[in-house]
Amino acid sequence: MPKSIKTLIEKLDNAKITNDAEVDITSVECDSRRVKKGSLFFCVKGATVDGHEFVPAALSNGAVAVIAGRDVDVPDNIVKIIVDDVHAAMEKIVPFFYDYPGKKMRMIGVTGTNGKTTITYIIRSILRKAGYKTGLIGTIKIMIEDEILPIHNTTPDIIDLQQTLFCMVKAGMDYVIMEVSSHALALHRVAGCEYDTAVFTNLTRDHLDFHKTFENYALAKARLFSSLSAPENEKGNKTAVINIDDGAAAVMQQHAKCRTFTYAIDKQADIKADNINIHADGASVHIGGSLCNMDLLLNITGLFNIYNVMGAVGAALAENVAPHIIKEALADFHSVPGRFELVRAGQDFSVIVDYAHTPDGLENVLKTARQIAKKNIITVFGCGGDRDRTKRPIMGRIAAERSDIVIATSDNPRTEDPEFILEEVENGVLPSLHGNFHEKITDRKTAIYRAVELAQKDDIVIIAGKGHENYQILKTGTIHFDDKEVAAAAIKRKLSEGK
Ligand SMILES: CC(=O)N[C@H]1[C@@H](OP(=O)(O)OP(=O)(O)OC[C@H]2O[C@@H](n3ccc(=O)[nH]c3=O)[C@H](O)[C@@H]2O)O[C@H](CO)[C@@H](O)[C@@H]1O[C@H](C)C(=O)N[C@@H](C)C(=O)N[C@H](CCC(=O)O)C(=O)O
Ligand SMILES: Nc1ncnc2c1ncn2[C@@H]1O[C@H](COP(=O)(O)OP(=O)(O)OP(=O)(O)O)[C@@H](O)[C@H]1O
Ligand SMILES: N[C@H](CCC[C@H](N)C(=O)O)C(=O)O
Ligand SMILES: [Mg+2]
Repeated sequence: MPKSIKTLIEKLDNAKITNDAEVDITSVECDSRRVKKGSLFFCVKGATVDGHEFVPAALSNGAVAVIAGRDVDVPDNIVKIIVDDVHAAMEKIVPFFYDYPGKKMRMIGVTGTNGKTTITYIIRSILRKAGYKTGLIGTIKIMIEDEILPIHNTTPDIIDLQQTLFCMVKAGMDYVIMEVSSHALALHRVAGCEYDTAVFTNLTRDHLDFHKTFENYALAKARLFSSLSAPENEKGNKTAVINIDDGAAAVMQQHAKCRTFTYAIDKQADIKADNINIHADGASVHIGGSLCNMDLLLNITGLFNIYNVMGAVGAALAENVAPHIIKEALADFHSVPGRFELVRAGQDFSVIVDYAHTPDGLENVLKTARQIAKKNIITVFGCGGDRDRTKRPIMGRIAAERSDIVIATSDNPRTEDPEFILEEVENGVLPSLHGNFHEKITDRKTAIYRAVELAQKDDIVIIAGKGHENYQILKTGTIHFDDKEVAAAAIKRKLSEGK
């Protein structure tokens, strides 16, 4: 994979090159801390710092070439390339450096506000049942078959992503199934990937801090669908799989200039669920429509998961997986870590940990809880700091409307004041429902213990927002924190005290 700087420069238009030496580039980096001997360093102006400031650090770590958006000081022996747009240069150079791995495997991209992780896990299990070798990239982790690698963003930046795809090609993967976040699409992190099948789940309020308007947010997602017909594509048979019950479906459909499979519960669609039966441990459903005819017994519950299953079925059909394999895989599919996950420690009430961190996610989970609840619903939740503030009052209102007892607590407050976040959450609670808004307890552990203490036989405690996360990001740093662990300890203490 090492390449001469000349071959990389050939990919650029309008580059101003000084110190035009013949060097071999052994790695491409945009983080000075990862630069090694022989690296090419891209100076990226970020949201918090400017990568141009890190040229000295990159050089002392061994960078032999630098691509920058403005003039930077480098010694004579270093190749300096000035371009108009560093991001555009990365889009050209990075996939080329890794030999375009995204064109060597079938790639399935899943986008939408909620359901991406769940759908990618379901698709992975179907494709594995069909005998394919699969790589997975998303919020929880990267998987190359069964090998697990850590991940920092739902969709990694262009360098991490291309490097990961390169490893997947080397390991012989047939398929990559990945979550494609709106940030990734807006920031061109997925440049150089050629998706074969793309799934749209839904679009509801989130990330307006970044996208500013809902329209921009939708257009960012739509880029995944326009990419299916990009002129530079090399593989054939593209399919867009779209949830047409969602209000933003039309935008995705307009951008998808390829075969489209629609799925829905409310509307007529190519893949349509009926005879839906939701219960505490799973669901049964008939998936019909022009493309499907299968009765399914599922081990995951909630109407939202019926949508997720249809999205996954659509992707599998697009990839020509036989219906009997899909059915078998779904019968064996049990759960996604931190998504409607039960904590069982011998108690006579239910405790469910769920990653709902958007208004729509929370509403769906609480609706499902109400469908299966015998008694009260006690909800512990909060909202992340340094994230879309408009979500907070809406989630406060939904929690109070759909729970009997709400304990508002911190999610990942990041640099924000936890008390302030909870005030913004409380502001959305309707005065008539304020009685349900039981307490604000900023310390998440104390809040979970309190909810467990309040729980009576047959109640459901929902602990929302952090799901699989095993950390909490506070102003003072990141600490270990795992909702499931804390809930299990709280239950044990309650049982030991005989309450
Ligand atoms: C808004 C956003 O997406 N920010 C991403 C961006 O950070 P940034 O623009 O702040 O970068 P920066 O810290 O200013 O650094 C600028 C440049 O200097 C470099 N640098 C920095 C320090 C140093 O010592 N040396 C050095 O070279 C950095 O590597 C970078 O190239 O580039 C970083 C490196 O790739 C990302 O980790 C970071 O994601 C942050 C952590 C983040 O929280 N992103 C969230 C909002 C996000 O992307 N979320 C979506 C999921 C949403 C969903 O699914 O709902 C995701 O895909 O994860
Ligand atoms: N199809 C859906 N519609 C609405 N809510 C959903 C759906 N699927 C899952 N949820 C809710 O959203 C939460 C997150 O689900 P999941 O992790 O699958 O979504 P995601 O899109 O990957 O989220 P993220 O943007 O954080 O990566 C779940 O815990 C559940 O509460
Ligand atoms: N992908 C989402 C995850 C939010 C998870 C929640 N626990 C929080 O920290 O707000 C984000 O980065 O906005
Ligand atoms: Mg996810």
